[in-house]
Amino acid sequence: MRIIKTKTYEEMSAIAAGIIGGQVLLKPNCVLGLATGSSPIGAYKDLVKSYEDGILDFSEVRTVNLDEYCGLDDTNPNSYRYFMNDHLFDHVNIDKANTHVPNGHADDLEEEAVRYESFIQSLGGIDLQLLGIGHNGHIGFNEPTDNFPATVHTVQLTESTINANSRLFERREDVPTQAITMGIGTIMKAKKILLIAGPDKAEIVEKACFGKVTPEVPASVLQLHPDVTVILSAEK
Ligand SMILES: N[C@@H]1[C@@H](O)[C@H](O)[C@@H](COP(=O)(O)O)O[C@@H]1O
Repeated sequence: MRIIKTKTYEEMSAIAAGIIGGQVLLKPNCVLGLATGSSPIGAYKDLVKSYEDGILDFSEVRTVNLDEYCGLDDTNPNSYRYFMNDHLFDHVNIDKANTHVPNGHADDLEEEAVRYESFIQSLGGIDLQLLGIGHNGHIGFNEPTDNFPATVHTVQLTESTINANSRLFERREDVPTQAITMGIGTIMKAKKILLIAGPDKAEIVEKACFGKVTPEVPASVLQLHPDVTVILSAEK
């Protein structure tokens, strides 16, 4: 595991965008696993800039997102599909048909979970998975529990996650209580993993990187992955 500490959010974002951009340059038709949240916004901005500067070409890139809220449709500004379009996909030459987010408003969420998992594997797996981390150590929406879920599944969000995410909603009661997420197994199958986090996550990042490997701190499983880079910024 490589751990990089940066002074600023901008520096963290630039390094993360460099790693993601490097992956695109190395393998133009790579499969990128993408994340939402405040942490990756700067990196997405830098990727858009590299595209505008003619450095990056996304025309063959495929993407699979980590997770999605249940019950929000794609036009809802709080849905992760909307977030991805808004922060990245609408601003680069990616083919929207090559961008994938689990369908949180599917009629049958169990069926959707099975479909999304096998779809990811049918792409040949994920070349580089970008992650943020929750205050309770969740990755994707894998909340602390007593096992590491293997595949895409639906979850009941914890109070702590609902509280943290309510900052982005008008009212706390608007925050969905369920989500669909890649499993820990899905994430661990990625060839490379890049986790980025701000200073409010310093404590949980330390626990995840140096503490006991336990599903009570889902991100601690990353200690068992052969190619993980963690970037932690000292400033928001
Ligand atoms: N499901 C997402 C996670 O994938 C993300 O890592 C986390 C941290 O977000 P932020 O970067 O905003 O702290 O938020 C949400 O819960």
